[in-house]
Amino acid sequence: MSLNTQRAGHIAQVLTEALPYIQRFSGKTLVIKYGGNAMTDESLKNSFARDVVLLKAVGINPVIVHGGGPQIGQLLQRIGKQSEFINGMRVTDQETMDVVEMVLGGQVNKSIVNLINNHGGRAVGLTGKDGSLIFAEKLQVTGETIDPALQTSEMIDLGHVGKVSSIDTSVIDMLIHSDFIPVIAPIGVGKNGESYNINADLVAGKIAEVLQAEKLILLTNTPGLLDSDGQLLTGLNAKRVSQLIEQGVIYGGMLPKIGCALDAVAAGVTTAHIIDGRVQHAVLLEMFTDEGVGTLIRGGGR
Ligand SMILES: Nc1ncnc2c1ncn2[C@@H]1O[C@H](COP(=O)(O)OP(=O)(O)O)[C@@H](O)[C@H]1O
Ligand SMILES: CC(=O)N[C@@H](CCC(=O)OP(=O)(O)O)C(=O)O
Repeated sequence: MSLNTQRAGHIAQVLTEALPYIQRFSGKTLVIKYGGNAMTDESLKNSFARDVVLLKAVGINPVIVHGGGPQIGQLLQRIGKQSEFINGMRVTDQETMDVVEMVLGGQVNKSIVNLINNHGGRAVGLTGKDGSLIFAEKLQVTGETIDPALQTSEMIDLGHVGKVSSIDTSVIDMLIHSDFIPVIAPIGVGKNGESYNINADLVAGKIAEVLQAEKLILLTNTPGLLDSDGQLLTGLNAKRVSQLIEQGVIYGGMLPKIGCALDAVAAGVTTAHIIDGRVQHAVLLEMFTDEGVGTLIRGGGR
C-alpha cells in the first residue's frame, strides 16, 4: 500500500523538523525522571520506552531515574500501612524502607528495564548501591523548612529519608560508553551501608548536575507547572518560584520537582523541563519539535 501524498508530506515535515535537534543533541546526555504517576498506563509505558530507544539510536545518551510513589503506596496499602507525606517526602520507618527498596529496586526498576529491552534497547537497572553510585545521609528538616509560619527550628524526623551527599558516576559512564541505558532507582547508601529513601526528583536533579547533562526532563502527571487558574507557567526564575510557593500555588510533590529543576540549571544543566507523562511520546515532542511541551526552566548557560 502506498502512502497518500498528504500523509507522506506530513511525515517528511516531522522528520526534517527533528533533524536540527538530533544534530544539536547527538552525543549529549539527557536525564529523564520517570515519575510513578506517569507509568500507570500500558500504552504510555510503551511509548516512553520507544522514545528512549529512539533517543539512544540517534546518538543521545538517555539516563533514566525513576520514581514509583503510587506503586509503593499500593504495596503499603496491601500490608495495611499508610504513609504520611511532609513537603512531598514520605515519612519512612524501617518497615516502609523495606517496602520502598523492594518496590523501587525490584518491581519498578526491572519492569522499566524489561520494557526498554523489549523495544530493542539495552537497559541496565541500578539502585544507588550499585557501583556505590549514590551516597546519602539523613535528610534533616526543621519546622521552619516545612512552613516558615511555624517559626520553629525543632527537628522533624522523616525516618530513613535521605538526601544525596555525593554521586560516583563511574558506573553510569561505563554503561553509557558501552551503549547501555542506565535505569536508576532513587535509593541511596549511607556510610554504614544503611539504605535511604530519596525523592526521585532530587536524585534526577543531582545526577543531571554531576553529568552536566544537556537537559533534565521531569515527566509527571500535569501539563507542567500550573498557576492558580490552572494555566501553564514557563520561563520561571528562582524569585518567581519562591513567590508561588509562598502563595501556596506550588505544593506537595511539585516542591521537590521545581526545587531540583532550579538547582540543576543553576549548576550548569542547560535546561530543565517539567512535562506531561500522560501524553504519548511526550519526550520526543519535547526534544525534537519547535514548540516543545510543558514548563521550561532555563539556566544562565555555560
Ligand atoms: N503548581 C502546580 N502545578 C502543577 N502540579 C502541582 C502544582 N503544585 C502541586 N502540584 C501537584 O504535584 C503533583 C506532581 O507531583 P508528584 O505527585 O510527586 O508526581 P510524580 O510522581 O510524577 O513525581 C501534581 O499531580 C499536583 O497534584
Ligand atoms: C522520600 C520520598 O518521598 N521518596 C519517594 C521515592 C519515590 C518517588 O519519588 O516516586 P515519584 O517520583 O513517583 O513520586 C517515595 O517514597 O515515594
